[in-house]
Amino acid sequence: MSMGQEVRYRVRGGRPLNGTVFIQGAKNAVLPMIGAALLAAKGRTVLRNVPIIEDVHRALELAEHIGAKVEFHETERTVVIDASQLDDPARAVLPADIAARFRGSVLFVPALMHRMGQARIEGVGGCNLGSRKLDFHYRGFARLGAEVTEDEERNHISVKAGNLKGGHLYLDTPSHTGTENLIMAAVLAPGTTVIEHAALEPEVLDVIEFLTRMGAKISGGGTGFITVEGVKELTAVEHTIMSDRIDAGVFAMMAAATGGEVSLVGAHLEHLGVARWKLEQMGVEFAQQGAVLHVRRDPGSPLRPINAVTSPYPGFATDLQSPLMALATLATGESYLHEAIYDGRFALADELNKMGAKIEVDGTRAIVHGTAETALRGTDVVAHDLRTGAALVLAGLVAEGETVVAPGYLVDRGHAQFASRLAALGADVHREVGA
Ligand SMILES: CC(=O)N[C@H]1[C@@H](OP(=O)(O)OP(=O)(O)OC[C@H]2O[C@@H](n3ccc(=O)[nH]c3=O)[C@H](O)[C@@H]2O)O[C@H](CO)[C@@H](O)[C@@H]1O
Ligand SMILES: C=C(OP(=O)(O)O)C(=O)O
Repeated sequence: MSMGQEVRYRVRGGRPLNGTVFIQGAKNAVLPMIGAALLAAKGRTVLRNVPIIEDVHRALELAEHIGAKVEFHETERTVVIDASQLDDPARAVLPADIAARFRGSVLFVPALMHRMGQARIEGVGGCNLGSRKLDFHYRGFARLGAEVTEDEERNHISVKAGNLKGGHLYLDTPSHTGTENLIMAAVLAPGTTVIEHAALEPEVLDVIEFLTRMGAKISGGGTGFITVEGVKELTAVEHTIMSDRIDAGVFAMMAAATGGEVSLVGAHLEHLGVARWKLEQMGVEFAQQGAVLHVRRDPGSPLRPINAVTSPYPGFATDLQSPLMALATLATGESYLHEAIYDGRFALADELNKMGAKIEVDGTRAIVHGTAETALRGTDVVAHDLRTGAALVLAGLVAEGETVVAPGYLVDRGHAQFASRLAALGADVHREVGA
């Protein structure tokens, strides 16, 4: 897609989702893995089950920009990365026009430090979710010996690696990308690094598995207390990316919203953490059979309201809070949602209210007054961020008439072939490109 074209999702409501859908590879695992692949000075990395999403395109553009050779075999969902030529420090720049479009760009900094001795980041973007700092990342790099300078006015950050060496690190809160970035900074730094209060997300464990296969020495993944012994070099390897638990959660909630029955290929119930129990309390039925997760909701029994507070894994994922809010508008009764990670995620409430929902927001808390399913009406709504976009498509699936969700780019940042996968389940959803 060219940058200037407007993408919209046009949804006509009223059809239950039924059938089988392929759950994509995890966005939040593939982005750090592209960053990790750049740590290998020899050979070619092969990543499989790569989701065809805009953030992956941006990450690969960024990898090429700094000097890697990249092939994306989309039909095979396979990326091949040759990072043997990352030796020109003049290219150690993450330019604003790419980096500002996805926050995952910060995951390139360790590779730039190790391979080129320096990094300049000219503006890191990501979903518009209110204040999102990167201080844990930069403070950690500094504790490993890097020199970090910030030009706040221009939104530039410069990092000089110097002689990185192991150190004792901690995170104020268990930051997902912060943990991945500090691990990647430590794997090639001589000596021992300890990271306290590390994130426990399944994607972080998948990244640790990938780095370990590359030759890194990492222990304590999943315990919140990670130890890294620096090694001299890492080797290019092959890895299959885990499935995307947020993509799975969204399809599960869409099946629930429409009173349908869907098989999610590749999805794993244990990756959903607390979200699984919350959805079960609402009346969603799950059954895991091997690598397929079956989801259904009896159309004869209405959804029950729910209370949820977002927190790091295994708590209720903030990325699933938006679709949960949309789902809660269909429950009979009052739901309470507390967004404890981001202060900008409730822009969705106004959009759902445009569709006839009754949601009251007070700071980081929201009360959703659930109404009968037919109460939502289709209209033009704004996707303020990726998950708001997905949540509005969910609302559109049960709304009367037509819902148009834009900008679709934000949905395309994180969900692959969204419209065609929904259409294959019987939904009336079209992705339109044009003015
Ligand atoms: C590419 C990727 O994996 N993105 C995910 C990752 O984002 P990301 O890794 O950016 O999220 P974090 O876990 O770092 O953020 C959690 C909270 O900590 C704050 N914070 C974070 C870092 C820091 O240096 N200083 C600081 O104050 C943030 O502003 C936020 O309020 O985890 C989020 C929380 O599960 C998900 O919503 C994102 O989908
Ligand atoms: C917040 C998200 O992503 P990112 O961290 O890439 O902005 C998300 O996936 O909902």
